Amino acid sequence: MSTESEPIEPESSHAAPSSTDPTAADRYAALRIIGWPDDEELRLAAGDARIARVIGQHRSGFDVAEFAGDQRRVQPPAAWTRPRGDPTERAVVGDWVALDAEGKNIARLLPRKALLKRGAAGEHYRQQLIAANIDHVLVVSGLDADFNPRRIERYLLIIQASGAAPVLVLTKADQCDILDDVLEVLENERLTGIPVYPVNAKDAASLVVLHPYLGPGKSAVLVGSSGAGKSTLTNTLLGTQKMKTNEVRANDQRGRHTTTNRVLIPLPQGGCLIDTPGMRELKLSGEEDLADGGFDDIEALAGNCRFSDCGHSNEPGCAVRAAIESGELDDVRYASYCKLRDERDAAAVTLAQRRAEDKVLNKALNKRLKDKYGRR
Ligand SMILES: Nc1nc2c(ncn2[C@@H]2O[C@H](COP(=O)(O)OP(=O)(O)OP(=O)(O)O)[C@@H](O)[C@H]2O)c(=O)[nH]1
Ligand SMILES: [Zn+2]
Repeated sequence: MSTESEPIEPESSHAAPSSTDPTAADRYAALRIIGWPDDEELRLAAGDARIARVIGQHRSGFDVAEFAGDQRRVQPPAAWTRPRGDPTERAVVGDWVALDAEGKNIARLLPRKALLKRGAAGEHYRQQLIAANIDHVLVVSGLDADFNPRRIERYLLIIQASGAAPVLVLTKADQCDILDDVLEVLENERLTGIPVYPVNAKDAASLVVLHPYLGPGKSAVLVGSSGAGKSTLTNTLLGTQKMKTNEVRANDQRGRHTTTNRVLIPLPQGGCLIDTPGMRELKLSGEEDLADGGFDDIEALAGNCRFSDCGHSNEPGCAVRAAIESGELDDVRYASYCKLRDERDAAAVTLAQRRAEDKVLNKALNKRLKDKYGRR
């Protein structure tokens, strides 16, 4: 998979470090603009190395930036080019890497804090790594006909497995007269603990509530269906018309899919934004934990069933059925749980198969290398 990326816009107030002899302080100040966090562990791991952030992946190498506006193509370590190597050991957009002194090759991947991934769309199952080192994932959902709690639930489940914190941004609040009802629905979804912000994505004042998530050293990513308002939100935060937006077609309220690039965007708020293509074909990766993903009550109920392998259909002593009958558990929510669980389990099986396959192939490759070159 390869994505084209746009160069980062330089910010006039922050000069790029001098290419002749940037001091360490200059270099860190420049990295700060593109999201370098306050993280002692990361700083120690980087040591004296020349650091850059990955902003794009291509067949012919990785694009990295050392400061806002920078974009250079560099080559990965040989180990990353093995076709069946573990993709999580290779850099992905958002990763910090150490470069060699000339800045031509990636020497190593620096430790990452969060990794957002999903089951990849397409014929052959593969996990798709979306972005690394994300502090917050802004789940953007329009308060229009597109509003769908099930989709939000699914996003939250995927985010929960990533290590990043979800923030729910409900756009088009200015056009919504059933906001209270929506918030009540969300309350019943047990999204408690996840911040929810109804906003007008076109109005900068309305987005001030998001600034705490977008400050210096913070990286955020926007996810949401096409037409949800991601580009509008980005433009308003930037205070410019940087991203193209298309008018929503009146009949289905969806904008045409206009976001095609995955871009790292420094924000005036001090942090930076990674804009991913609309995640339309969202599949679970198989590693999600449904209890952590907001279904802890159902998982707890299932733990009270008489049989540990209860299928919650006609078994005697089933705590889940009892809760549905007593009205304690909403059956629609339970159905949604079952659907996500089955999807997660199916993805987990495929993921395990895929990993076993990789192992066999790597073994075969190692044997071939050993036969040819002797002990390695
Ligand atoms: N009134 C109002 N309109 C909005 C709001 N957010 C987005 N829109 C409109 O909704 C349409 C789609 O918004 P976009 O920002 O293009 O949506 P997107 O999520 O970037 O879509 P893709 O690029 O296809 O992923 C545009 O016409 C926006 O002007 C909002 O909060 N209020
Ligand atoms: Zn049961």
